[in-house]
Amino acid sequence: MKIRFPERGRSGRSVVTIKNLEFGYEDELLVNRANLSIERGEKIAIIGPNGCGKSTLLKLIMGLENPSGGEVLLGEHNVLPNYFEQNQAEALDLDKTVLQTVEEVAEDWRIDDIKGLLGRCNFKADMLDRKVSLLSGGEKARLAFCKFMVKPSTLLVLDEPTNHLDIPSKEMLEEAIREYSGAVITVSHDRFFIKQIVNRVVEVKDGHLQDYVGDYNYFLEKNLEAREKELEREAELDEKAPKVKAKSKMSKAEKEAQKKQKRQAFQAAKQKSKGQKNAKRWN
Ligand SMILES: Nc1ncnc2c1ncn2[C@@H]1O[C@H](COP(=O)(O)OP(=O)(O)OP(=O)(O)O)[C@@H](O)[C@H]1O
Repeated sequence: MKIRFPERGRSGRSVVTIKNLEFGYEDELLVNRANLSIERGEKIAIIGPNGCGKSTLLKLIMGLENPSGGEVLLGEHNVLPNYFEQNQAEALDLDKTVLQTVEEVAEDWRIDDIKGLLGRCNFKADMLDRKVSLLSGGEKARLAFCKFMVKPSTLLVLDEPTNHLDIPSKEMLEEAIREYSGAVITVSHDRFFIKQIVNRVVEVKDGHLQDYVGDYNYFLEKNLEAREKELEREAELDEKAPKVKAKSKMSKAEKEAQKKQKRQAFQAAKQKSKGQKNAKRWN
């Protein structure tokens, strides 16, 4: 069974326009005269360090925070956002059952398809009539995700959607996003997920939005600092679990960057040992 995000027609070409946007909490300026235009069909990852304002940017796009300067405009034609918040699970109605929770938002879905979706997210048949109040934290998160999957839209706004998902559900989400013809804006720390789905990367840096019109590998090619961080992260992963990432799964750019880093490390070590030898000679 293929799971798709239900699309409600097609939006106009212009989906989101951010103009000279300014916003901050208390005296911390998070967004500083930022500009960005998002069009139908674009799949964008918003990335940047913890606390730089990625979730806040999504809230501004959704109109849940008011800019202190500039504006965020949704396109005029049929822009219907479907927003997946980080704390979505907390907003579930505890008195409803698992099946009722999804059924009430799934306008065009057959009941068997809803059950199929819930099954794919690990809700076995005997759980469908269970009250939400009895679910574990992880189950609530997966249920919130199913509720999100069935809602019709032309724009998906996702904040860390892969948290709490197992690998089959993540793959289902990736496939559904690839097939979606509307626009997608996602914040995610899951590099693998981002690599699978995005065709544009926007980096939040010192309140500005740096635009990379290409996929995640393009972003790494263009951004030396990010590439170095990525290599450090990979080295850490390799140390913890040496076989987590097979070399064959690396992109050409990643392999080249890794080779370059090894060369540099080798040269640095050589210089250091030369320096030590010289120091010995002088002493
Ligand atoms: N309602 C609020 N009131 C005051 N400060 C807030 C509020 N919401 C967020 N912040 C602060 O604003 C900053 C940006 O938060 P935000 O959640 O947008 O960052 P983020 O880039 O999404 O972070 P992460 O990657 O850790 O999820 C943080 O320092 C956060 O503590």
